[in-house]
Amino acid sequence: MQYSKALSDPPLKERYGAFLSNSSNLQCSEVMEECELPLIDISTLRMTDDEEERRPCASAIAKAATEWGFFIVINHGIRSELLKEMRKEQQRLFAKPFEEKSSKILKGTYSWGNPMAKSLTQLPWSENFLVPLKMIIEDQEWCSLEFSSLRETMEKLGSAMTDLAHVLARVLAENLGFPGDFIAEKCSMSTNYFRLNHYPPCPHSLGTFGLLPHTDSDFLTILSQDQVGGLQLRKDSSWYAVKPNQDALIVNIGDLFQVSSAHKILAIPFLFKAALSRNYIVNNCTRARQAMANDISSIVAWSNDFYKSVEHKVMSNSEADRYSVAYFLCPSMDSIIGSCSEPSHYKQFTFGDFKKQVEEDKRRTGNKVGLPMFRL
Ligand SMILES: C=C1C[C@]23C[C@@]1(O)CC[C@H]2[C@@]12CC[C@H](O)[C@@](C)(C(=O)O1)[C@H]2[C@@H]3C(=O)O
Ligand SMILES: O=C(O)CCC(=O)C(=O)O
Ligand SMILES: [Fe+2]
Repeated sequence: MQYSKALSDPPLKERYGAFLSNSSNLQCSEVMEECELPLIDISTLRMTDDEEERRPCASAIAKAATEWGFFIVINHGIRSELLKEMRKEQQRLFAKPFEEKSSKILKGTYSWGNPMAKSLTQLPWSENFLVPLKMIIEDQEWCSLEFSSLRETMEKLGSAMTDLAHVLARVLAENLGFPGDFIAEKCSMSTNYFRLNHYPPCPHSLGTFGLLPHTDSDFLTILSQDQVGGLQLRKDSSWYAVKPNQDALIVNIGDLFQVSSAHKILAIPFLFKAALSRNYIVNNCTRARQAMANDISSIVAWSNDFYKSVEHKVMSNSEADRYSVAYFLCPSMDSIIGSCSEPSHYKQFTFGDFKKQVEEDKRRTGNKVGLPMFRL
């Protein structure tokens, strides 16, 4: 059954219309420059364990995670039919009446707008389901016959995304000197999440957010988006638009990988630059050892959060509905998040501590503060 958009979209206009009519709330919307994100073909990573063969691709990933915190992967192994099937199921889900979405379907996972918003700058013009994969594979009570195909598709995609996330996490972990299965052991299919996002058109889209600027609270995120566009990321204090590409997947580093890659080491910046430009796999621990071995007296203290958990946002538009699916690689709540070498920039914490802190930040300030709360 087809419902009208008035019945299915959340009542954003009714609830927040006053923000829109107050034009002083509108932020200026500049013409956005598009960025050329690193485009990485990861077929060799999926096909071989041979270190030599894997190295060019592994280096490209480490470089992108360091410089951009974002990259695009192709030949990722997830069938485009499966991504299309997910998009269809997602559209069918969001087309259900608002009342049903907010109280009956995938209970406890639906949210829209921001109950704390006091102005347009705090309002995401969107609705989403944040679904623990555990709920998809273990708890099937929520699933009536009507949603069995949604459940099946999410299970298939969840399993494929978990495999892909583990392939990427292995490279990123090894590059920091961790064992390759270090992250996969903390993050199983049942600790991860999907967020199904829907951005309805916003009548006054000039400068309105679809999703507020944020970093992701996970190790890494894999994003499948449609052709509409609107995603932007921050690099060196400017915002850049990410070109939509339906077949490719966008990967971004989350807060937890930023912490794992935090270190204060003795190294020489020019050595590091040279290593990067020669496309070496950059391994912090190796670099530290190399600096020591060279026994250069002019060693300078150099500190960094190696991989970047980069702020990103979605801008709304006035014409088209936009859909995206984000897969979040998260560990179990008791997993300890620590850095690859000591001394770290961060206190040690569990993912459960982090979640509690984020929830408290949101209650207190209406926004996530996140990692700065854990910095030493
Ligand atoms: C521990 C948590 C934080 C999170 C909600 C959750 O219970 C599990 C997923 C987390 C995540 C990861 C990606 C995004 O940053 C986020 C906003 C989201 O939608 O899911 C966060 C949640 C959060 O920070 O509140
Ligand atoms: O919809 C998008 O393009 C981005 C979604 C996102 O950043 C998220 O769900 O965390
Ligand atoms: Fe995000």
